[in-house]
Amino acid sequence: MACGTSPNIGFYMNAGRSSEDYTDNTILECRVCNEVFRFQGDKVPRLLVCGHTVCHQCLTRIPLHGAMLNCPFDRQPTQIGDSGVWGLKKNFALLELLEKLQYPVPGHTSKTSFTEESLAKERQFGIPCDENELHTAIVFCIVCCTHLCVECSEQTHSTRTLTKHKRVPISEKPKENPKCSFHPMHLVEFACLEEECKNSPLMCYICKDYGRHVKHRHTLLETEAENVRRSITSAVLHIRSFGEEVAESARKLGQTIQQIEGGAQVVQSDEGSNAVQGVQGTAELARGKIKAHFDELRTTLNRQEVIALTTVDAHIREKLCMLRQQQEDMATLLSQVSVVCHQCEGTLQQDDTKVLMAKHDVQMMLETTQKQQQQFSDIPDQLPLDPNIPITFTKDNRVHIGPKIEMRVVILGLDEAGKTSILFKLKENEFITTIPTIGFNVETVEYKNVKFTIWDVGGQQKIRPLWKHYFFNTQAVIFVVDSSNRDRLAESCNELAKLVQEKELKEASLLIFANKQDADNCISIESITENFGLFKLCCNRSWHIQACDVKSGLGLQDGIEWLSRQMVAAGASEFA
Ligand SMILES: Nc1nc2c(ncn2[C@@H]2O[C@H](COP(=O)(O)OP(=O)(O)OP(=O)(O)O)[C@@H](O)[C@H]2O)c(=O)[nH]1
Ligand SMILES: [Mg+2]
Repeated sequence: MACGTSPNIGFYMNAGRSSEDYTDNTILECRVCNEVFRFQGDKVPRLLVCGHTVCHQCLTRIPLHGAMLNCPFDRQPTQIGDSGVWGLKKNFALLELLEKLQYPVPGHTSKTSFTEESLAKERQFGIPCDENELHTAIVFCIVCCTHLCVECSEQTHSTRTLTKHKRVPISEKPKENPKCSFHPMHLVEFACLEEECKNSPLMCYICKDYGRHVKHRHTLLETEAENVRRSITSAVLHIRSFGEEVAESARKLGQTIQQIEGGAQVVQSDEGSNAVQGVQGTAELARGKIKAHFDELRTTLNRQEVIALTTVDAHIREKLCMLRQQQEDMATLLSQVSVVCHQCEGTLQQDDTKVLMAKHDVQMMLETTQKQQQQFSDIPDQLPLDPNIPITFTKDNRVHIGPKIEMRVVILGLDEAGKTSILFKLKENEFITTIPTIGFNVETVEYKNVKFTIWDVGGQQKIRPLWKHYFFNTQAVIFVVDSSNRDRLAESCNELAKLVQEKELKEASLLIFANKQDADNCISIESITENFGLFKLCCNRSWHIQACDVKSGLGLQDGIEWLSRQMVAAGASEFA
């Protein structure tokens, strides 16, 4: 581009931009490579002895003739010292012109103003001033490429031209590419993109054009660095959001720990003010529940113990009372016998006439005594001489004395479900003709060692409110469902749902008879189980559903067997 073109160069401070940044708007270019001169680095303009100016990079590519470098325009030689192209002077006039075109603000001064704080910050880099090594550099002149302290910066750049040199704080000094480790005379300018070179991608132009990266895909170092920066920035963003997630989880964990532990917590009142309040943690709540549960168990156990003792005491009282009564009877009998003996002996002592006269009375007495003797000889089999008091416990901690375990059962269900039919089938093994029950029927049914007292209560809607009067002391509920009547399933389920919530039936076992299984198209126990949601409805209680039909008696014994097993606690089953 020719020198006279209209100056319209964008403001820039970073000497490391790629050539794409300098379009038609730029004016000062190296005439060898047609790239714009820069304030420093490989595009800095350097003067040859003949007066021509070539960029640093192009000069490094011109082959040397001994210590001489020939000008690419007029072939005039320029002596190159030990420091090579680096030793050639920069074309400051050109650089100033370049700067002028780039910072055309009237009255602009490059004087950098610092606060005490920012001065201290720049001094931290500890770079000595290039003018006086006893001073610490604060600024970097990007035209002269020198590090300067404030005083030296003012002194060395006091002329009208130099004062316009752009000087930036040390912290903003443009980075200069390092030297190539294979060709130390040259700067690293490119990055190799081949996979095999990923561990050492840096290269100078010699590596790129003639050396180990010949024909490798490559890009400008700055471009690749920018790509890497972008990917790192996006990774950092990702990691930050990951970090936030971790922090959020940690916060929630902390919150959960606090909720478990409880203790003093800041709580906002209705008026909006904060107050410290002792909050009960879930650990404490759980402990409280356990304590309450065991307190309740202890209370129940104590109550059951009292009832059991009362039962046993009543039994003992009754037994002792009967034994004492019999003991008294024996004493009376004994005294009667001794009276008879005494009278007979007395009669024997008397004269013949008196003996004859007493004969009738004596015979009467002896007959009575013989009768008593006969009665007495029958007694030993009936005498309650067994001192043992056989005790059995059922699962509900009721005490049972003797070989039979007694169980109170109530049969409930909708009207016409077959409750009465079931009761009489169990009792008499007969399928009787029934009439709707108004009130109740009660029967005892024995099965193995269990004696069931079964209360059958009418199921018509208007008398269902009376069911509750049969709950007290009930150890099991038999709920009868008419499996042949699909239309009343929901009503039946509804009644069962109410029953399982009854407090008095909390501990009662639940046997569901799916009755009338002999009917066509009857509902299976699986369907009833699902339909009623029995697993949910009856959780925490012992329950069982049994298919049955009263006509054949199918399933009834199985149901009663299940019921008896529910009652019998470990140890009591030996009576079975
Ligand atoms: N096919 C068939 N019919 C039965 C069965 N069980 C009972 N029934 C009949 O069902 C009807 C009602 O039987 P009940 O035993 O009186 O019914 P319930 O549940 O006692 O009725 P309420 O006393 O009104 O609550 C009667 O006609 C019985 O013969 C069975 O298993 N199969
Ligand atoms: Mg009935």
